[in-house]
Order: sequence, then C-alpha cells, then structure tokens
Amino acid sequence: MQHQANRPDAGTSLLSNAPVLQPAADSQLLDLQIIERSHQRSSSYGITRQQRPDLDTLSRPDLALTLESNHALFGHAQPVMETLYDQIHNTHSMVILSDASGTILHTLGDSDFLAKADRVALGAGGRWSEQLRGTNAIGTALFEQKPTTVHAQEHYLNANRFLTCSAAPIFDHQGKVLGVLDVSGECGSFHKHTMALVRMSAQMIENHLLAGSFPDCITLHFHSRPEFVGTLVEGIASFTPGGRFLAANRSALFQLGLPLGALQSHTFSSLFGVPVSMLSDHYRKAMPGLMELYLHSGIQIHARAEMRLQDQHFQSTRDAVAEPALPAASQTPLPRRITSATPAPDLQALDTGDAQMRTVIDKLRKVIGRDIPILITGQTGTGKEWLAQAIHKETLRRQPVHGAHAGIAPFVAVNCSAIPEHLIEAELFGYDDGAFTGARRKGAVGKIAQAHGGTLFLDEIGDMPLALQARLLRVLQERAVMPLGSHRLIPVEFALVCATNRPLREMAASHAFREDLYYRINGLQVRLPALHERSDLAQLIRHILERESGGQAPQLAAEVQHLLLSHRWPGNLRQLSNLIRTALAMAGSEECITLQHLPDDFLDEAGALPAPAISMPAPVASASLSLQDNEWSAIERALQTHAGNVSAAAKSLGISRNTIYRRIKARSG
Ligand SMILES: Nc1ncnc2c1ncn2[C@@H]1O[C@H](COP(=O)(O)OP(=O)(O)OP(=O)(O)O)[C@@H](O)[C@H]1O
Repeated sequence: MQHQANRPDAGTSLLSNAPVLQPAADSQLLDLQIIERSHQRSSSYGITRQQRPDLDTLSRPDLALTLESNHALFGHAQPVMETLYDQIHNTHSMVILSDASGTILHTLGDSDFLAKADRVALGAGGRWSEQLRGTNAIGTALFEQKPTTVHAQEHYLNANRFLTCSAAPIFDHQGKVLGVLDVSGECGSFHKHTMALVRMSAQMIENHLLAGSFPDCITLHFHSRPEFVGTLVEGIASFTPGGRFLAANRSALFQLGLPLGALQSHTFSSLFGVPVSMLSDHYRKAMPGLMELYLHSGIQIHARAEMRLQDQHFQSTRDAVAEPALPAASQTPLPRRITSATPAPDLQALDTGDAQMRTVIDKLRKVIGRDIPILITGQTGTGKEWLAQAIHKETLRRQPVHGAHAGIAPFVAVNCSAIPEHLIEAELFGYDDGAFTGARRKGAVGKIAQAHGGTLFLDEIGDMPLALQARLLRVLQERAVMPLGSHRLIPVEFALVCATNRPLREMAASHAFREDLYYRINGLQVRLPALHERSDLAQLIRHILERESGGQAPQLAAEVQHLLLSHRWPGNLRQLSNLIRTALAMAGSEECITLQHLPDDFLDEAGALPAPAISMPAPVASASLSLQDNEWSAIERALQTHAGNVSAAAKSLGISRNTIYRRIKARSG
C-alpha cells in the first residue's frame, strides 16, 4: 500500500500560525475549515497544546454499563469492524468504535500500534470528546456530525500528533448520532483511501442497524439500477406490515426525494402508487425476481422486499410472501441477532402492577446470581428477550465483573430458530483458523465463548437441532467449549437464560427435545403472561407512550383508549409497542392520538375501520351507476391533483385510503 497524505499542506498553513492556505480542492478547503473551527473551540475549552491528555479511562463496571447501553450499536458494528480490520491490518493502525459521547467501546488493531495507542488512552474506555482532547477525529466528527480526518499536527494536543485518524459518525434511522467509527494509525502510515473505507463501513453499520430496528416490518431494498440492489448504495426503507412508513437509510431519502419528517406521513402505497398487498402477489410467483416500481417523479426503481413478520396476526401475509434469497453483498457469514431499537428496562421497571408479573420478578430475584439456569416461557412478543436482558442487568449489578473479556460482561443472544441448521454449530461453538472452507481466515469466536463473564441467552431453544443439544449439554456440564476444528477446550463461565414458546416438557416426553438438556436448562421456569391476561394494560400503554415519545407523550382520545384496552393483542407487547410507535409517528406534533393515527390493519383487526364518508345509495341500478361514476371521477381528479398520492387524495375527499383502493380494485376488474 502506498501511503501518502492528501492534504500535506494542512499542517503547515494551520499550525505554524501562517494564515495562508495553499490552493486546494473545495473539499480539502472545507476539511481545513473544519480543523480551524475545531482549534478555535479547543482553545475556548481552555485546553493547551502542551497539556497531558486525560489518560483516565472508564472503570470496568462503568465500561460494562456503557457497552450495555450501546449493545445494539456494538453488536452491529463488531462484524463490520472485523471486515474493516482485515483490510488495514499490518499498516500500524487500528479500528475504533466510540459511543455518541466519544467514549471508546471497542478496538481492533495491530499489536505494535495498540501498545503505542495505549499510551494516549486510545483504547476501550478512553474518552475522546473534543472538550477533553481538543481537535481529534472522533471528537471533531461528533461535533461536526460529519466524516472527519485529523492528521498529525492537526491534532490539538501535542501528545496526539503521532496519529492520523479518519472518523465517520454513525447515525440511527432518525438521524441521531449513535457513535463513531474510526481508523487511527501512525501519521506516517496515512493513506488517502482510508476515509472512503471508514465511510463505507459506517454506512454498512447504519444499514444493519436499520434492518434490525423493527421486529415486525417489511423492508424494501431498491435502486434505479438493478445491479445496485443489494449493494451499499441501495436505498432501504421499512414499512409496517400494514404499509406505514417507518424508517429509511440516506440513500432511500435521496432517491425518494423527501426528508425523513415528510416521509413519516407516507405509506408504501402513497410512495409507490400501489398497495402493499402487491408484494404478496409478486412473491407468489414461482421466480419472483426484482419488482419494478415507480416513484412520484416517474423514475423507475428495482426492488426486492424482505419480510420480518413475527406476530401471529400477520401469519397469512408471512405464508403468502416467500422471503427471497439475499443477494451476495448483504449476506453475512453468520446471522445477526435482531435487537430492539429501545434498550430493555431493568427488572424493577418491568413491574408495572400485574400480579403475575410481580410473582415472576419476585421468583427471579431469589435465584439471580446463584448459577441457576432460567427458562422463560410465553407466547411470541410477551417480552422474553426483554426479560432476559433485565435479568442480565440485575446479575451485573449483583456480581463483580470477572472473566477473560477485560471488564466486559456481555449479553449474548442467539435465536436458535433464526439460524440455518448448518450454521448454528459454528455460530455457537466458534471455529479455528481454516476449520472449514469458506470460513473467515482467522477463525471465529463462538457465541458461547463470547458470553464468557456475562449472560448467554438462547432464544427459541426448542428449535435447536437434536445433535447440537448434546454438544450444548456437554458445554454446560464441563463449563468449557471446544471450537470446530480445534482440540483446545476453552473454559467458559456465564449465566444461562433460555426462552421458548414451545411445550418443552411435552417435547422432551416425546423425544423431540433431549430430556437431560431440558432438566439442565430448567433451573427456574417462569411464564410470561399474554398481554390480554395482564391487569396492567393501561399502565403499560402509558409507559410505552412515555418511553417512545421521550417523555412528551400526547393524550389518547377516549375511543383510542377504549380500543387499546379492549383489544386482544395477539402479538402481545411487540404488537402494542409497534402500534404506539406508529401512532406517535402519525400524530407528529399533534397533542392527541386519534383513530386516524392508527394503522388501517389494526383498525381492521379491531373491527373499527372508519366508514367511508362517501356513502353509496343502494336503490336503482342506473342511478347507482352514475353515482359510482361521479364518485370515480372525483377520485380520479383528486389523484391527478395530488400526483397519485393516495393519502393526500383521500384526505381532500374526506374518505379513507382503503375506500380509494377498493374503488381502484373494483374498476380494474
Ligand atoms: N415490558 C415491556 N414493556 C414494553 N414493551 C415491551 C416490554 N417487553 C417487550 N416489549 C416490546 O415487545 C417487543 C418484543 O419483545 P421481546 O423480543 O422481548 O419478545 P419475545 O417474547 O422474546 O418475542 P419472540 O418470542 O417473538 O422472540 C420489544 O421489542 C419491545 O418493543
């Protein structure tokens, strides 16, 4: 690799106090202005160039808590960091992930450089905000919310001038900065392509985070050029199963030509001019291929849809829509766990007044920290994974952090039903270098070993293949794991929490699940009640509203309150919390959530879909025909006026979008 700085004059012009900037390309000039502004800020913080950097790092428990509160970012960034490191290793550099405050969460690097970096606390727990360190890539990228390179002398503190660092902020789907990805190295090893790699990797993390943000959703991957679908530049937009817009990546915003705020009031059909149900029709075909859709601008896009539908309520759609194979670019060697965007609360916060829940929590409090495996049962969406995370937090609080993971007490979740059978063994047990063809060169640490010192959560344990159940049992008995292709036994220590919504005892009796494993994982069994069995529904609704609105919850109209309290909630807490999230997005800044803010599919399910405002008189066939024609002309005119935007047309006519779709369907045959 040839190393060459792309702004060699930056240091001299800015830092020798000579105010003359060398002629430079526009982007370089902007970069220099960023550095100049940052230097001014650094001096206003009262930092001097000669001062020793703050070498204090977070204590182990504090770092563990910081990791815990950033677990979604950390989980999605880790595999991307490994890939990035593969490309830069042996260049005296390292890959760094920080949180939104500039605290370093994780690093991967060349050992010679890691030792040097350690001297300026450029390692896990080190704090690199601009306020503490002056100009530096992590802190300055956070301040500017832009990719930023800080090279050698551009660092404010003399102590940091041996570094060259390229950092890109990582944003969530609402545009909030979650953290920073950075590559730092010795200043002599600067390479102008590093920033491009970092930006692409940050984008990849954002895409992974977006894809994992909503447990129940339809995600559309699209681009105007079919060959770009499945690549880093594809647009990604998520919709509820009923078709309401949820979130999009930057490429999607660009292609759709709308800012995020404006998209919140859109639906699949208002954006693409066809109902979301057309996806089912498309994937019913034997060889579905990419779909062709049209944006309002008339531009044709090519798309594939991914369904992640978990509630029983959506079973029919899931059955109808076969998930197409992932294109190569988005295939990861091991599936990622799906994490909720909102961090789970602690045990205390789960007690919202229901007697069954209180009993569950009381029982758990008695066994946590006593090496008793916990088995959580309950229908889908009742909060089993959330409870497992709360158990982990409680365990952390009670126990001193220990183990080989240098102060990180991880919560490692494995969804046994989501992983293809041929991958689950490698996923759980890990593998050694060259264990099998196609494996990553350096081998991989399995989930069991990753959980060392923390909690291993085996979700849907009832779906674990029988052969693996025997291996898992051995790990639990021997407290050691042997990676594939290895003869080494790695000692492991973790708290075990398993979950299932299948009848494990019956399965054990019929030999569909190993009886010895059943008894091994079943130290304490707790059952989470279905939502309709709980007596604290009103409190839960209020809590979720508060949480999802950041403490600025709107009121609920009386009819909405009534509907929510009387609903049976087949998708349990997941369905409730998704519904509230959607209603909040639809209500925007309005002070009250009314029926019109609830998705049609929910109103349909609850039997409360508003009656169309245009009523059709039944009597004489000819009169009815002309009325229908009049109505159709009005709909056509409104659609034309609003450039095919069904929502806007429906609003202007005072009828529901469903009415328009029904009429379109009736006209087309
Ligand atoms: N106590 C709670 N309060 C509010 N919302 C909750 C609570 N527990 C869970 N949720 C919501 O429900 C969603 C689903 O929860 P979780 O993944 O824990 O369910 P689960 O029982 O593990 O589901 P599955 O069996 O389908 O894996 C969460 O992402 C969260 O939005």
